[in-house]
Amino acid sequence: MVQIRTYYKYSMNTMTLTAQLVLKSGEVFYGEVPVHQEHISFGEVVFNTGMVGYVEALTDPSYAGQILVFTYPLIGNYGVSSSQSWESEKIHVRGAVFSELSPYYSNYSSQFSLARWLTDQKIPYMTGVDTRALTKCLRTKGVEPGAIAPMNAKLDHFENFDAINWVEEVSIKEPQYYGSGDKLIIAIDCGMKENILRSLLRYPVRVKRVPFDYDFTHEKFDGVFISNGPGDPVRCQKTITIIRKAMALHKPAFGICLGTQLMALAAGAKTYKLPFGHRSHNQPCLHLMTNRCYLTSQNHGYAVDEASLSSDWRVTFRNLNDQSVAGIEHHSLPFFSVQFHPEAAPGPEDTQWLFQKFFDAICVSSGTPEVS
Ligand SMILES: NC(=O)CC[C@H](N)C(=O)O
Repeated sequence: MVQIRTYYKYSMNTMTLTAQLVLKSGEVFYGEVPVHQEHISFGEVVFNTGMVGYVEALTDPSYAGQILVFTYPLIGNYGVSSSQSWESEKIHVRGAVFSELSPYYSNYSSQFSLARWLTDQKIPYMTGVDTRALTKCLRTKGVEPGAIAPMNAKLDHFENFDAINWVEEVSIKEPQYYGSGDKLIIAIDCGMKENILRSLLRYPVRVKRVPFDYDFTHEKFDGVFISNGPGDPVRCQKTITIIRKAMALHKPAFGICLGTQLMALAAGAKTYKLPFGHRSHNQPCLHLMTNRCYLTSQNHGYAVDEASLSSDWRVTFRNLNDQSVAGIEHHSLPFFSVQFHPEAAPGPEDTQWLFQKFFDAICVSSGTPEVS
């Protein structure tokens, strides 16, 4: 029997209308939106320079409230696979902007096109945009509020996205348990990516995933994990207070991305907003202890202010693009954190050893031999 194999799946081009992407500064970029997309969608306009990983990026809760501009000129050519590979249960961006959204998609695991997925999830998107000019503008002026809007829309008011507590919107609502090992990790879910959970569960641990405002400090646990998440870290005062209480117990603590910023704030340091953030999968970070450079996956708009860190802490990683802090560690207590994503998804897996470091710290602190 002759087997016919379909190499490419084709998603019919939807009918489109010309639309505008308006930035608060007054700049306007034109492109096309599907005809059914008639409303205005506001968000903080940010860009990601990754060539792949759009499914993971769109489902990363850290992008809540943002309009995500993909700088790679052709997005969507491997389609979208089942929700098991997503980083959360839904798309979190307020909108997506592309130069070209591929109508063809091909991958053994793809189930539908990116355009269809965005439409099904009611996420506004815009194609045919000069994303190079738009990115140059964001790099010069800094990220800013903006909107995807019909041509006739008049836009005179833009929300201040930094003032919103986005973590409250994306955090889990009730505690949830995973795994069956002896060690118990409390994972503070500020918008945790699923691959962090998958990475923690590779070790013989139980994970209790808790909401951002859940005070676990009176409970028994072996280590605390502080997740990534959206928005300005200073909006998370409740979480910062809980982390401060947890650190007073001297149990191992590990943070990723927002987790780093919250750990630093709990330790009395400050954070600040970067001009246009770091969003890609090839951010070079120097590990200062070994002088080795790692390629890292990043998605953040804020950073820890090095000068505000007390002498109890040291910087462990530095982003070589702008020298900003990419990792911190306490000198004598088992607290450490990285501004990048060692769990990857998307991105290089070169720093996955940090999960082992956390597990080892838990074993040492609870007096059990390390399992490597
Ligand atoms: N990925 C994240 O955890 C992002 C952290 C924070 N919201 C920032 O933009 O800096």
